[in-house]
Amino acid sequence: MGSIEFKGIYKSFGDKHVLRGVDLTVKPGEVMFIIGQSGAGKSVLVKHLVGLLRPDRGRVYLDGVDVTDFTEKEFYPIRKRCAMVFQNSTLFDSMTLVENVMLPIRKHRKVTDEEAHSQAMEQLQKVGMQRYADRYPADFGDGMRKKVAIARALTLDPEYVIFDEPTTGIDPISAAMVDKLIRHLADNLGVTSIVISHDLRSIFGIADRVAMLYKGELAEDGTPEDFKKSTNPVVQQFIHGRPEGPMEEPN
Ligand SMILES: Nc1ncnc2c1ncn2[C@@H]1O[C@H](COP(=O)(O)OP(=O)(O)OP(=O)(O)O)[C@@H](O)[C@H]1O
Repeated sequence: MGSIEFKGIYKSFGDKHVLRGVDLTVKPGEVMFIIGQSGAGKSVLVKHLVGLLRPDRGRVYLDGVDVTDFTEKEFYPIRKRCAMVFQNSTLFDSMTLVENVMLPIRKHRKVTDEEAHSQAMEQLQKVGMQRYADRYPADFGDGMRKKVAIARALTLDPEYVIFDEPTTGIDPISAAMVDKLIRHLADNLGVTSIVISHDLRSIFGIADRVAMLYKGELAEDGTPEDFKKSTNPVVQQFIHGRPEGPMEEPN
């Protein structure tokens, strides 16, 4: 239960070859970080999981099932099992925080409003936002809004969660809280996660494994310890944040 497998994924947009044969397996309950420069294709890769993008070549397996050629309709249940928290996951400004979190519950679960409210409050509590339930998104900064977007993504008890830069642009305490939540989902609920991140503190704090994308391929795939010890100059440049090295400025 809960594995993810990308096999030989190629994806181009016009003459831009973003992915050139990516093989990556994520085991059930694992927290896999995907790192790489801006524009390396991290978001493009994970969008293949839920059919938001289709590969030019290669296969995608979820829980051992080949979903590559699934129709849009066949992807609906997959999207319930696999939640995505995008970089700019937006909340509805006209709704309170708890109303935002209630949305997927109302849509997918046949429960009373009272029950939906109580389930949404439980999710808000997980991210430490329950006391602000009746306030509006505009009252908060990016960090707190991100936590609510995460709470909303978790409402349907997904087996997989994809986090796209969950700690970018948020304060260190909120970031640590998000990290703790990701680890909690894996360790206590068996959730399989992919986390796209540039945040070295998160990577070395909570990752089980790390995969680095470079020039459309995996430059390295291993534990955080493997990354520290890696002699690959691209890996070393990234984890030490050095301006000089084989990686150029992203275009
Ligand atoms: N739908 C699309 N149409 C055309 N080009 C796209 C599309 N989606 C992504 N790209 C291009 O693919 C490349 C990889 O984008 P992607 O968003 O995966 O980068 P990333 O590694 O997630 O970077 P970042 O860290 O900046 O989020 C970029 O050059 C982007 O412009």
